[in-house]
Amino acid sequence: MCRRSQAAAAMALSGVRVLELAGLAPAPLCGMILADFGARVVRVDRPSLSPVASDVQGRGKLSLALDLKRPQGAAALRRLCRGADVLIEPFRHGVMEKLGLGPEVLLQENPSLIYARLTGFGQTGKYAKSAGHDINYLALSGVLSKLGRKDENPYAPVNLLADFAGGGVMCALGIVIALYERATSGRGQIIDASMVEGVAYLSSFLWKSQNVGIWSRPRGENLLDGGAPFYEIYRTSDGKFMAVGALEPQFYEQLIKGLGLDSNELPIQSSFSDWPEMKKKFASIFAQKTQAEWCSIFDGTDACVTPVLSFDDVASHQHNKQRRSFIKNDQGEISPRPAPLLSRTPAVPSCKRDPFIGEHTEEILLENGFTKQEIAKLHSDKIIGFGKPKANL
Ligand SMILES: C[C@H](CCC[C@H](C)C(=O)SCCNC(=O)CCNC(=O)[C@H](O)C(C)(C)COP(=O)(O)OP(=O)(O)OC[C@H]1O[C@@H](n2cnc3c(N)ncnc32)[C@H](O)[C@@H]1OP(=O)(O)O)[C@H]1CC[C@H]2[C@@H]3[C@H](O)C[C@@H]4C[C@H](O)CC[C@]4(C)[C@H]3C[C@H](O)[C@]12C
Repeated sequence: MCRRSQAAAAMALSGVRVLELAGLAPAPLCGMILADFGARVVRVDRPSLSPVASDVQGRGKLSLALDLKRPQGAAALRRLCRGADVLIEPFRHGVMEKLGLGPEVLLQENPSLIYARLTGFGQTGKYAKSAGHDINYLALSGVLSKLGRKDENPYAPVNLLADFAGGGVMCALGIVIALYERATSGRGQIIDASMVEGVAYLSSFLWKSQNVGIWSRPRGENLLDGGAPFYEIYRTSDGKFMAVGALEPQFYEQLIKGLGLDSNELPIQSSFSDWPEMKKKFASIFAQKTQAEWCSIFDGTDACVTPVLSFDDVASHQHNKQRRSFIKNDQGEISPRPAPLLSRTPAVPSCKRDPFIGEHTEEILLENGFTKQEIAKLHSDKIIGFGKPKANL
């Protein structure tokens, strides 16, 4: 279900006012999470020729086009920050200071502001002013060295781990924690959200389990990184795949049974040296049936075997359909429902299309006490932009 009107029932973050400076991938996800759970998120875009933002995570946001490089533009943002709860800035270290919008300035004018700085390398350190992307942050966190198949290079899983898990989501967590703390102290603070540290923090399990014997072999030969035949992906006869995660002996036994094998005739589950051969045996068996046939064998069992679903079929899978895990917006675009599901104040994401750049500029400035004359002047001086939806949309 998605939100059909702005006046949605009170959500957990209703009333929280967020300014998100437009950036790439991580910060937009952070802003979208806050918007999905009820915050009013204004994305500050650069006035540009293209009315369509490159931010594909604009759900539930408003867009204000404001040239921060012009003194009047920076002054306008400072004014907006006086009435904001959260500022999310996605630039490399030092950019905001150069614009006269650093934390010292904005927190002086609004001591309750939560100033979230989402970067790859953090605000200090040798790389603080260096460009980078997900793969660089993942590499510097140590996590990338653990990802990949035996005898192959380390492998980055798209830009999910640093950009999104260790970046956007971790920064949203930091903002909510700071909002919670502010409820008693009344004070804002600076969040230095480094994607390197965010993804490293997510990998704490890998660190804490170093001495329990599950990572003692080279990459791709361990229990959870592709070494074990019972924690692996297998191709089916129709070119699809099944995911197998039968770690515990009692679940492994159900896997063996579903494959039509007898564990008394097989090496013991934990026999590392037999894993390659077992993997070949399992692969040859999975290749004999279609994904649907394997689902009819394993669905409803504890064998920990599930179909690898494509984006084309994930929303229509019975389990995901029963939970309404995926939503469709007014434009017919399918995307995941926000998670987690809160019982009393769930996220109700907007079902409208993403905003055009500057679509809400006038509305937001009026709302923040700018007069029509001030707005007209800012517009004539090209400090702000008004984005209009294309007529045929
Ligand atoms: C889809 C691709 C992206 C996928 C995600 C990718 C894998 C990532 O990892 S994203 C995470 C990147 N890292 C961070 O976010 C960490 C923090 N940020 C940074 O380190 C830097 O911002 C940077 C390295 C990401 C970018 O550095 P840059 O020098 O560009 O910017 P900053 O130093 O931060 O300074 C910002 C400057 O901008 C000014 N500014 C900001 N806001 C305003 C404003 N409102 N008004 C005026 N000025 C403003 C600010 O003052 C700073 O100015 P100065 O520098 O002068 O100080 C996409 C990745 C690349 C895309 C393609 C590419 O862009 C080329 C094409 C562009 C075309 O338009 C569209 C097609 C493209 C092919 C495009 C397609 C995709 O979008 C990408 C592939």
